[in-house]
Amino acid sequence: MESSKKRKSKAPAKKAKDSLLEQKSPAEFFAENKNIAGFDNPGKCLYTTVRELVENSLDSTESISELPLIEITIEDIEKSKFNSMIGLVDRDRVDEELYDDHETAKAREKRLAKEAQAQELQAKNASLGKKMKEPAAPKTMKGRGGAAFYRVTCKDNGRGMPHDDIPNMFGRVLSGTKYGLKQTRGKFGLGAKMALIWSKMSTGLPIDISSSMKGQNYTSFCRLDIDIHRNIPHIHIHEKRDNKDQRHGAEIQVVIEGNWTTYRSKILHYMRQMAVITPYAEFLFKFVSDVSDKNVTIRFARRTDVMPPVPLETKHHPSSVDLLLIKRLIEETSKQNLLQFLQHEFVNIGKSYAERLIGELGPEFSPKMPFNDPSGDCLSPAGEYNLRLGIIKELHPELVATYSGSAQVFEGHPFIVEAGVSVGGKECQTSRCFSGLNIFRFANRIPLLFEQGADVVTRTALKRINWNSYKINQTQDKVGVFVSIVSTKIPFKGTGKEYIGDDITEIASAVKSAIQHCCIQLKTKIVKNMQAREQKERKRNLSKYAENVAGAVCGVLKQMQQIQASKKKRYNDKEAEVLEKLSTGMITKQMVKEKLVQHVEQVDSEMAMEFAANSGVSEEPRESIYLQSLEAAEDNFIDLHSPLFVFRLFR
Ligand SMILES: Nc1ncnc2c1ncn2[C@@H]1O[C@H](COP(=O)(O)OP(=O)(O)OP(=O)(O)O)[C@@H](O)[C@H]1O
Repeated sequence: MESSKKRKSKAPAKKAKDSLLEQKSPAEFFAENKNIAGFDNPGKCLYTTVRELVENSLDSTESISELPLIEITIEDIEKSKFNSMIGLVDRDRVDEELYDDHETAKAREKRLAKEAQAQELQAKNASLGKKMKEPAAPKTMKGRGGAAFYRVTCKDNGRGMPHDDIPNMFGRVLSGTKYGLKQTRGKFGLGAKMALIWSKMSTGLPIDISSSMKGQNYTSFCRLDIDIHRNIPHIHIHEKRDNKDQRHGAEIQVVIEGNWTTYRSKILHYMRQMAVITPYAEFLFKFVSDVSDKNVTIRFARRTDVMPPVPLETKHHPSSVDLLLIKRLIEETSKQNLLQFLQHEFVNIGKSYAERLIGELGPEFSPKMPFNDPSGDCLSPAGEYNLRLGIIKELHPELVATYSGSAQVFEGHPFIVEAGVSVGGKECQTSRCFSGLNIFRFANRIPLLFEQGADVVTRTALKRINWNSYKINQTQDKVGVFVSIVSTKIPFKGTGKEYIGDDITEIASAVKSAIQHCCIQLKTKIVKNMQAREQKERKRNLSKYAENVAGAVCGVLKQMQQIQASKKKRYNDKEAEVLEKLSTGMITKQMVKEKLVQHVEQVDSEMAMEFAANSGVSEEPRESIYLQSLEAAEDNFIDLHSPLFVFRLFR
């Protein structure tokens, strides 16, 4: 039998004459099914490439507790420049109409505008939770003439990569450093390779990687593409260069076909949402083209230096074990005996428990033996502080409430749900906040933009929250619903990491409870605001009629004067005094009006005092501030949360 090592480096075996059996390498499989990794059409490929590179950079900077500084540049490569890059002589077409992709300049302009419009509509529908199809691939896909090409560069100040590992990290599908039981954005060992596979498919150009690790006096430079058939890196250059600036981090550059026109708003939306969930990062986003008015430069500034703690690697929970896993753990363990194995490979099994378990192994062994849930200590949620700060900084709502749930478990994996609900703020195209529910989803601190309708967060917000009972009008108010889920295993549907299904009851109910907690906080505030508004309205109405009422009062008095003069009726002393004052000008219409207004003011302030006394406020109006639970104070700081700001006090 061939050794597995030997088999790995060979091309998948050719089928024998009489056999129908075929084999595929993982790279081939994903090249043929690139849509399952989020590479559906050129526009989506551009979006997913940016996403994969940014998320790798964030994972890398956070793994060394470095405040992320990430520069993303998308450079529009004009056609003749692209042709010279791939060594194609730029030649004018002689018979334009011979080409399948022939399109007049006017038709092209019209098509692009239509595609952009459809994109906007799709984004709007998505924000309302309506299910719709992904944008259709542009018509020019059948021919290459209309294709657009971009150089995507992502530079970070992260850990960098060991020199010798780089070719496999980028040139072998299903290889990575994030397979362990640890909360990371990346998981499958696929994303960067998909960008390379797409570049190979659409442009034939290799990927460039520069990387330096802390303390290295050299920079690793690697230019490679991928041998798709054999799933191995095909190295063009792999060398050490001078690290003159002594910087650490990585810079990845890839040239791909894309469609900026149709995916511009998705990419910018992604960056903004990333800034919401990562307010401790600085992102510099640039789109550069020869047409200067198409250029975009956006700096998402860092607003805090406080990063969530580094997620810890954890062990398997006994309830997550299956036969395959236990076999692998037995093969890989360094422990010599069963007692040590149980203690070392799983969470929540101490020595005495392990001994009891072993004692139980036998016909009476019960699989239902209770275990404590795994703790959430290994997770690194964004934190209420960061979530609130991110929402305030990017969306400027009128009210915001946040909540961080405690760790829970599904299939042996711990998870934490955090939520924020905001109300009001400006209608905003870039941050995509419109009237109605605007749903923002994050998983392991990645914004999720696609497949909104099927996601657990959207479904929960639309179907399981009774917004009216919290005095929130779900169709007219501008409501932001932010839900961030972190876990050692995010149950994404598909490798494209686009949504979390609605079928895991533990997650669905944790999401519901987190949103409800936010709504309860908001309701108190909204009710107070409504009462204050009603009172103001009442006062305005009363004051508005003061002029008419004063006129009517004076009219009555004047009639009484006439009756008195004609001696038809005798008035008592008090009434006579008033009529006397009216005739001597001591009472005028203006004076009556002023008295009425004064009275409204007085009643208003008395009511306000009564309201304040009833609601327990004795002085100036106050803002509610929320203090985090005291357990969290172990971290050496205490957060004070208000709808308008967050204070973090360090000891
Ligand atoms: N900017 C970077 N800095 C440091 N290491 C990186 C960087 N980009 C990629 N890597 C390394 O390359 C590996 C492969 O990356 P890739 O994007 O293919 O997969 P992944 O991030 O592990 O998982 P996923 O497919 O879920 O994104 C990563 O696990 C990481 O170790």
